[in-house]
Amino acid sequence: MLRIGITGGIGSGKSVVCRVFQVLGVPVYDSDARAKWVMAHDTALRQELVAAFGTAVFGADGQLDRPYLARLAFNDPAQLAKLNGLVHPHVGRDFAEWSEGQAQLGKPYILKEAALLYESGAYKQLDRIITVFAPETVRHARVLLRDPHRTADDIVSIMGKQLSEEEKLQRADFIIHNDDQHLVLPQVLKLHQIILN
Ligand SMILES: CC(C)(COP(=O)(O)OP(=O)(O)OC[C@H]1O[C@@H](n2cnc3c(N)ncnc32)[C@H](O)[C@@H]1O)[C@@H](O)C(=O)NCCC(=O)NCCS
Ligand SMILES: Nc1ncnc2c1ncn2[C@@H]1O[C@H](COP(=O)(O)OP(=O)(O)OP(=O)(O)O)[C@@H](O)[C@H]1O
Repeated sequence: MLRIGITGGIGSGKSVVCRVFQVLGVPVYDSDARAKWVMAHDTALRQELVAAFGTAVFGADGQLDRPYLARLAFNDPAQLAKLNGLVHPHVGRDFAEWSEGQAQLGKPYILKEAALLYESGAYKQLDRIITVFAPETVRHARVLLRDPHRTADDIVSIMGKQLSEEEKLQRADFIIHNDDQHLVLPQVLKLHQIILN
């Protein structure tokens, strides 16, 4: 079974592209969602998060206070590095377990969707990488619409915490252009056939 990563900067359209692969029957591991799940449910990680960021990291209801953590992490590189250092190893182990299960089901390939594949070292667990590309202006406009709670400055700040699109394009095995100029469906169908063959 091939393990294929799918990455791209904030707002590039990874989740949209992954939905198309899912319709084709390809299992998709959503790193963002799984990161949130382990942060909420792994007791050891919860304790580590409290030790690193204080009790305010979980609200009175026991849920992760994401706006609080976003303010801390996206405005301070040291705090972001600390958060990444705590969360990413858990996601790596969770993915290894999940993908082993998929291999036993006889799946020809799976996708791991993540904004940070190179930055987190996750690419080392993967056989190929797809980059979903859209120019910064398009991504910025999309995220402003999708996440009304984020300001324009918030989005620029998050973009600054991610590897440049140029580097992601250079390192990619496959590129999907999701820039409002190219149709996505034919690109996904073609890539699906290439991977299966
Ligand atoms: C900081 C947190 C709490 C902010 O939560 P919030 O709901 O505001 O944002 P959300 O998770 O939807 O992220 C928005 C976008 O920011 C980008 N982003 C998320 N985490 C990171 C990060 N560690 N570094 C750079 N960009 C990131 C992604 O493009 C993501 O889609 C959350 O992003 C988080 O827990 N991040 C750490 C886990 C992680 O690295 N996830 C991403 C890939 S595994
Ligand atoms: N081709 C497209 N046409 C119109 N809207 C799109 C297109 N691709 C993505 N979008 C929209 O842009 C927004 C960002 O897309 P998506 O959430 O898939 O990005 P992402 O790469 O997963 O972002 P993040 O890293 O923040 O998770 C969403 O609201 C999505 O519906």
